[in-house]
Parts: sequence; structure tokens; C-alpha cells
Amino acid sequence: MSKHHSLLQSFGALLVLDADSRRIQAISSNVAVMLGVSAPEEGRFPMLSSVLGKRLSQRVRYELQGQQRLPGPLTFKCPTRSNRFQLHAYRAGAHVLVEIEPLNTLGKQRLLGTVNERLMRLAEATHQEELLDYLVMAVQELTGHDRVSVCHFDSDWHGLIVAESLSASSVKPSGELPLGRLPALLGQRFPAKDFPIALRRAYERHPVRLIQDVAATCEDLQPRDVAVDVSACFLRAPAPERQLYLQRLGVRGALSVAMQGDAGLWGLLYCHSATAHPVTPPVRDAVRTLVQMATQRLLLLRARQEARYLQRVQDSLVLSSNNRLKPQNPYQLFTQHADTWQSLFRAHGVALWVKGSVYQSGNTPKPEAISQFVTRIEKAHIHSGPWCTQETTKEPLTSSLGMLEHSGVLAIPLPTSPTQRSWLIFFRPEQVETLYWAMQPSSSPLHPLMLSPSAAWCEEVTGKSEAWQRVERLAAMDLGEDLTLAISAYEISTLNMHLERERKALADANQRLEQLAHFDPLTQVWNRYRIEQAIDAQLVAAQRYGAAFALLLFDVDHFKQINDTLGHSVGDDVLVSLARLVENSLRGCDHLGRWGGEEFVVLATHSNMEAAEGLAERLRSLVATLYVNGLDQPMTVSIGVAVWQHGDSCKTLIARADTAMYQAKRNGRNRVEIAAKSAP
Ligand SMILES: Nc1nc2c(ncn2[C@@H]2O[C@H](COP(=O)(O)OP(=O)(O)OP(=O)(O)O)[C@@H](O)[C@H]2O)c(=O)[nH]1
Repeated sequence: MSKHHSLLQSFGALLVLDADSRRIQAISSNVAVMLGVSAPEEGRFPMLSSVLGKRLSQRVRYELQGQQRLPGPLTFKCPTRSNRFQLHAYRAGAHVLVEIEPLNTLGKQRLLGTVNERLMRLAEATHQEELLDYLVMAVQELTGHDRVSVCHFDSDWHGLIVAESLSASSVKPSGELPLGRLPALLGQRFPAKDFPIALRRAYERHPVRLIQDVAATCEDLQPRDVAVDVSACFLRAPAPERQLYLQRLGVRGALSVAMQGDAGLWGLLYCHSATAHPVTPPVRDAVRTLVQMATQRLLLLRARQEARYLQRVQDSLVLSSNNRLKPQNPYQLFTQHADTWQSLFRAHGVALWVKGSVYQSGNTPKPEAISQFVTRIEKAHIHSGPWCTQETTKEPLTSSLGMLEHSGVLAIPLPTSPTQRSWLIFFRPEQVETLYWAMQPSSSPLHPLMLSPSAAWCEEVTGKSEAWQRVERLAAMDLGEDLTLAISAYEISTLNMHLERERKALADANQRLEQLAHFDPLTQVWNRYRIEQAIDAQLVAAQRYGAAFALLLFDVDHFKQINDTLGHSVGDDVLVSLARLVENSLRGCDHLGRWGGEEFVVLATHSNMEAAEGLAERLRSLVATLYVNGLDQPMTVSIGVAVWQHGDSCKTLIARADTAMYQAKRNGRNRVEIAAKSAP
């Protein structure tokens, strides 16, 4: 528990009560004067009711029941004085603290009207500058401080004065500063060490800090030995080092209000005066309301601006164009969109690295440097989000790659393949910037020298590009996702095309293989292998269902003579014509196959002896009518017929048909012979 007894600001008074809110246990030294109550005698503190009156103290007790703090301030008129006061009460450990401030209600109505009007004007602002300029002006009018300024924090917590209003008496027409007045600070920076984390946290707890008089003596608690935690007290006086800091800035009266952004403290509104500057609670509340409203409007304006920017990036996206269904190769995509991307990301060059190919547009490093960078970043940056730097020479991933004139790099990974990502990389040039520091960044906060426009310390920042904004990094992710889809779609469509080509080639090869495996290349009827397969299948069916079938084996008569006298090509023609003739005269369920040389087999399904003999006879007589070019007489065939019988195999059936065929040859050719049944 901290005991900051001497840290209470003199414009407010503090009562420390027991947990029951009845008995006073300690008071700030100014209570007696402020409320007109007599100073307590040694060790004898009055009841709360004797200071605040019975009704008010009962109300405090009632509203604090089961609560940490009162829902809002209560106002009261002191029984012994005519002026009004405002009180806040809350629990602090085993105590209840009551903070009391004098309340000046004069002109409160007028104040409300003015504040409303100011709020409306703030709500109409369409740009950040306009909004902040109006805010500082309105606050300055309201409080009458010498200087009202808005300090915005950058990502390193350095503060930059972005808006400022000075009271007319602050600056002489000659521009010279009147004695004892505060200098203008617009455009100047304060180093981050002036805003230590404890201070920033304190603003999150109490967004408003009022120091009416930096030099005022602080009020003690009496008795001093009561252990009270006053850290949550909003009337707490500034720490001695802060007091000293303000004094060195020439500030005697100060009011500051936190501007809370969506990601922490956006900035602070400072009201400073060179002399003590009282601010009544209603004015203080009005300033707080204006600042809150302005901050919300500011965030809204920024959100709108960001949304518009993201929309522009969305509009530039590859897939949202009409080419969604027409995959384009990455090079086409790049050449088509590079200029737009470059201007959206305020870059002077852009490169796309896809599978070792580098496409470039605008001012970029050499392709070898880009490839080397990709090799490095591919290992070092495994996250899916973009990577960026403002200072390539200081960044290990980019230093020593010859990127000197490219100070800024924004690299967007595109997960186009699971093993190797593609990269879209933007480059920004160096932007030399002059920073004006109101305070020497290296000096101790307790010795803040400078702080006059003429003394401001200039710093020239080189080797840095403009920073990559958060919204630009967000947009980079959108663009990355879109581009990944576009490149992947193209790769998939290319793969599909190859696959389709290969699938067709495979189907053709299979068909050729099938042809070769099953068909005789000369006559295009089944070959021996295929007809044997068919005979085997027929044997299985016959064995199981008793379906009879027959084989007709036939051979061209005196074929050698045709070959010898008319040549092999005529012989071939004879075989082809014969095969066509027989094939065309068979039923759909019968099959013709070439057994070898000039021998053919007909597999006649569902055929008994009689049917098979009839078929054989029909074929024989049909062939005998066949004239082939070059032959002076029709050709003939000798046919051997074998009908299936139980226990037959392909081999036994063929052997019987073969025997019958040779019998037909022996019996004079151009004949049909039926194979005798083999003995069971
Ligand atoms: N042009 C041609 N001739 C073939 C082909 N296959 C086999 N031959 C020939 O057919 C002839 C068959 O002759 P042989 O077995 O003596 O029988 P043949 O002359 O028909 O006499 P028989 O069968 O007894 O009537 C041989 O000269 C083979 O070279 C072929 O695909 N094309």
C-alpha cells in the first residue's frame, strides 16, 4: 500500500472513511478551510454526517452498498458555506475515499449550449486535420489556456504535435513571444522517454489529469500515520519529477486528456498555461466530452479512409476482374496489374518471383538480388503474413544484397505450392526526412532543454523509406490471397491440360495395345490368343449350362500356289477378302479368328452337330464364289468341324477339328468333314 499523503492537489479535498462510510479516519489539510468545518482535535475525527450533513452522508452510504464506487458525482451545498461542491466516493482497500471539489455552476447552461454546438461541429469534420484543428480551438476557447495542443504517438511512442491553438495573447503580431508565454510546438516531436509506460497506464485509468497550479503546495493527510492507498485518486498531485518536468517546460497550469484509440493510446490533448489556471469540474467534463467525441470521430474517419483504400485494393484484384474463369499465366497477370499495384502500395517498383522466374516492373533490384532475398526470406519468415522493412541496409535479410536505393521492402508470401512459396515484393525509395525535436531526445527528462522554435533540434533521418502502414499490410494480405488463387488456378489448369493430353495418349496406346493383343494385324479379325480366350469362356459356359457349341477350322486350298504364282501380296489380299466375307456372313454371337497362316477358326455358339455342319457347308459354298483380283478361278476352303462334348478342352476340340480338316483335304478339298466324337 502506497502512502502518498503529500500528493493531493490543493484544489480538492479528501476524506478517508472507514469501510462502513460512517467515521472519518483522516482528512486532507485543506478540508477545514474548504468546507468551513473546524479542524479536528487531536485524534478526534467527526462522523461523516457532521461534515456532509445527515442526508448526503446517508446517500453516499446507500449508493456505495455492494459497489466499488458511486455511479456518478454527487453535488451538495455545504451546510456552513454558500458555495456548492461535487464529490466522488469509492473504495480503496479497507477505506472509502471521498474526493471533494468546489463547484462553480455559474454559466453551466451556457456551457452546455456551447459544448453541444462544438460537438456538432466536430461530428461534421471530414478530415483529421480539420477535426483536430477545430478540437484544439474549441478547447482553448473553453478553458482559456495559453496553448492547447494534440500530441499523437507514433509506433515507437515518440509524440508529434499535430494540432495546436495558441491564445491570442501568446503571440505578438511581430511573432515574438511575450515574456512568460508558452512557445508554439506544432510539428515538433517529444521523445518517447517523456511518456514512460507508467504515465501511459495512468491515462488509461484516469483519462483526465488536471494540475491547476504546478507550484501549488500539496495537501497532506492528517493524521499522517493512517495507511491509505490514494493511487486511484483523481485529485492526486503529480509526482515530484513530473512537477519538475512541467516547470522546466515553463508550464504552471495543465490539463491533459487521453485520446484512447482502438489499439492503445492514440495521443493526448494538452492544455498548458504559463500561469496557474483553475478549471472548474463542468469545464473539465466538457473538455473530456469534446476530446472523446473527437477521438471517436477521428477513429471513424480513419476507419472510413482505410475501408476506401482496402476497397481500391479489392477492386484491383485479379480474380474480381472478368478473367476469373480464364486462367492467365503469372507473367500476364503481372504485366497487366503491376502499375496499379505499384501506385496502390506507393512503391517505386514491384517484382513477382514464381518458381525461380523473376518478373519486374518499375525500379527494382537486380533479379539475382531478388532471388537471393527470396532464398533468405523463405527460410527466415515462415509466417503467412507479409514481411516488411523500412531500412534495408540495417535488416539482416536485405543487407549486403545491393538494395541500397530501395530502403523499403514489403514482401508478400504466396503459398502457391506446399514446398516453395511465390513472392510479390514491393520496393520503396529512401525518403530523407527532417524531424524537429522540441526536446533533446538524449537529454534526461528532468533536464528538458530547448523547447523554443529557434532552439528546436533538427534531425535528418536518412536510409529509411516511408513506413508501411497497418492498412497497407492488411491490403497486402488480401492481394496475396487473391494472387495465390490466380496463380494456383493457372497451375492447376496447366496441369489439367497436361494430364488430359497424357490421358488421351495413354488411352490411344491402350487401344493400340488392345488391338495388337487381340487382333490379327493383316485381316483385323481376332488373333489366336483372343479366339482361344473366347473358346475357353465358351467351354466354361458349356460345362456349367450344357450349352453346346462347335469349332469350324478351315484352311485355304492350294494357297502356296497362289503365293508362288501371283505373289505374296495377292496372297494377303486373298486372306483379307476371305476374312471379310466370312466375318460378314456370321451371326453376331459367332466369332472368327485367325489361327495362323492361312488357317481360320469359327466359334459357333449355341450350335449342335447339325447346325455346325449347316454353317460349315454354307461358308464353304460361299467362299467358292469369291473372286479375288488376280485369281482366274474362285478360291476354296477345306473345313473341319468339331462339336463340344463333355470333358473337352480348347486343345482337344481344336485337335479334333484339325483332324477333320485334314480329312477334308485328303478327301479332295473344298469339303466339310465332321470330327468323330472322341471316346468318353
Ligand atoms: N501371302 C501370305 N501367305 C501366307 C501367309 N501365312 C502363310 N502363308 C503361306 O501359305 C502357304 C501355306 O501353304 P501349305 O501349308 O503348303 O498349304 P497349301 O498350299 O494351301 O496347300 P493345302 O493346304 O494342302 O491346300 C505357305 O506358302 C505360307 O508361306 C500370309 O499371311 N500371307
